[in-house]
Amino acid sequence: MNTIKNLLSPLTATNNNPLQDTLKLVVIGGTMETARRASVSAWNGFIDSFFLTAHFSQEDYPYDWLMHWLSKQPAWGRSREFDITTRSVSRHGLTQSTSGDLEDEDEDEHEVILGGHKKRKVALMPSLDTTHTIYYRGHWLRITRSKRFQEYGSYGELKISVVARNNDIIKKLVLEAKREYEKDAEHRVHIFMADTTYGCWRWNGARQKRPMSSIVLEPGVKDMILADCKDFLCSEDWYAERGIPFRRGYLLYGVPGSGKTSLIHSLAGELGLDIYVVSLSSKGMSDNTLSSLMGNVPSRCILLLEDLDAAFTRGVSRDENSTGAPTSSSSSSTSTAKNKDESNDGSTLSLSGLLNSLDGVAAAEGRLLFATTNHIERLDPALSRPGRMDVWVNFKHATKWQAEGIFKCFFPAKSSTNSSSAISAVSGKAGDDPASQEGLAVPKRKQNTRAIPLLTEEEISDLAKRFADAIPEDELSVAALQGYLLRNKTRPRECVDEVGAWVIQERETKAQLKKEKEEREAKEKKEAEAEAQKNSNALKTKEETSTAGKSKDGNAKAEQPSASTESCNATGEKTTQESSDPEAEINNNIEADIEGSVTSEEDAEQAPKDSEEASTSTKEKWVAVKAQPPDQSV
Ligand SMILES: Nc1ncnc2c1ncn2[C@@H]1O[C@H](COP(=O)(O)OP(=O)(O)OP(=O)(O)O)[C@@H](O)[C@H]1O
Repeated sequence: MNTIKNLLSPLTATNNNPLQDTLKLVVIGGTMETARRASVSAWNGFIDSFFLTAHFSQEDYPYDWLMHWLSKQPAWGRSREFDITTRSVSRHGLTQSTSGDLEDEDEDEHEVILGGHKKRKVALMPSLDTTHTIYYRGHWLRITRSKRFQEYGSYGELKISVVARNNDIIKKLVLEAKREYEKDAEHRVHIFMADTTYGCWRWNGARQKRPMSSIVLEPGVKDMILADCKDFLCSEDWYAERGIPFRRGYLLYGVPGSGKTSLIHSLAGELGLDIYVVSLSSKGMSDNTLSSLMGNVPSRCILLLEDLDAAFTRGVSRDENSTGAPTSSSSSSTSTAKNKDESNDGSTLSLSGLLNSLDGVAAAEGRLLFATTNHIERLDPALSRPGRMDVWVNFKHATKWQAEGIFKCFFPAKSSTNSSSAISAVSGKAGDDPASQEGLAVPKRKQNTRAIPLLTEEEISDLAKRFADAIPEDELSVAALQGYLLRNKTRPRECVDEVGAWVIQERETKAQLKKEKEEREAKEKKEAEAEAQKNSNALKTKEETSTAGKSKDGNAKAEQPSASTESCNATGEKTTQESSDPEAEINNNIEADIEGSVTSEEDAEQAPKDSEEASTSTKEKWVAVKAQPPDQSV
């Protein structure tokens, strides 16, 4: 006691110096605070030494699995500090379903529709940076949700701490969360979009799976593609043994609204794969960006290059290594303006960059590449050769067979109304479910079928036949037929009676649009010519003025630039003509390619690298398919 007194005496002894007293207080206060902090951190360190801590970043899948798992835990929903949200908590699009939802008691849990509008669901979400304790398999888990800020955005993070001897409990938790997530996500396809600014993938939403039966193509085509995809996905060893890159490409080409994109979504659902979408013509796309995107594609997925031809008319710049694919004639006239655009939006993707990204060393293995285009003639042969695009499928306007099929899809017969072939289009609900917007998806939800007459199978068959008879072969797109049927979704009989008039109306509209387009193009051409003439005249006048007053020799020399300007124009015209010639040539090549695999092998012989891949792939047959019955496909 005396010792302590002695120690503190210099501090406690009273003296009359106020400065000394203040100093004493500062020293005492500082010492006590330091001691407090040291003891707290020692205690935390002691406690933490018993805890195992796992971190889960939103950038990776386990975060989603755990958020999904947590959303089902009653304790998570009972949090005393929470945010209220109408947003989905994770990629699977499920909000807290068990304890956290705010629901009216008289509302159906899944079908919340008022006056045709889907009512938003509201969920409770534990606030950021608060810790929650959940009991799991004999352990108390301490869970904290936080946000991490990076230079290119913010990411959610989960921290789970548990007192345990080893990490078995965390492993069990993650596996259980994964199983539950996959079970619930079974009916959805996840879409990821390329973010060209940061060269990474961004989750874009989960779509309801679209059944293959809702895609109406000529018999055999869907089955052929599905079988080919399945065969590829289970042939990894086969490819490895032969040293062939484990990749497969599908080129879906043809008229707009014929089901190319829909088929890909449907296949993704059937195969249980996510879709990674990249638009080559998007702003900021460069060789490096594309390469890093391709390097980050997971091994099992569908990689979708949409509107491949758009890359050639806008985003992809031709380079010296290019095989010389043509630009479209329409694009050639405006190429200067487009080049300007390219430089402005930072799109510096070259063809060699694109090819390298698709099958260079960094390209992902095991992915199914799907490319769609409305203008196959604009594609570079190097891009569409076997090895890059192994299967070609031509999508045409609707045939009578397709018209009959799509009619039956829209109006299921009495006996099958409750079966899985019932169609959401008839439910009359619009909303944020993209599958329902597609018109043909089959959600397992309550259907509002009150207004739709239920017809017998015979009557539906009869109506479908009459409908198909009225549809001209290969003239209207399936999307157009779908639009007409959607407008008549509650009037199957009238829909058939009126289809003839609709076809006439469609023809008239098409003719009108064509006429307007031609007139517009002619006007634009005229204006461009007038502008060119004006520029050329102005240049001539300028040159003549500048040379006026010079010597005869000088005048003679001065005329030369004018002549050379004309020759420039002439060359320009010639160049334009030349650039359209290869297009025709390539058209022919591609046509020949489509006709049979023999031509493709000949092509492959010309390109040594190509032939290596093509010749070794006896199994990897190049199927050139027109969307026709299988007996007509090569
Ligand atoms: N063969 C088809 N079977 C069923 N539905 C189809 C078919 N073709 C088109 N549709 C419908 O038409 C709409 C447009 O189809 P989709 O987007 O798949 O066409 P696309 O060929 O990809 O068009 P684009 O070339 O313009 O991208 C979708 O709502 C789809 O349901």
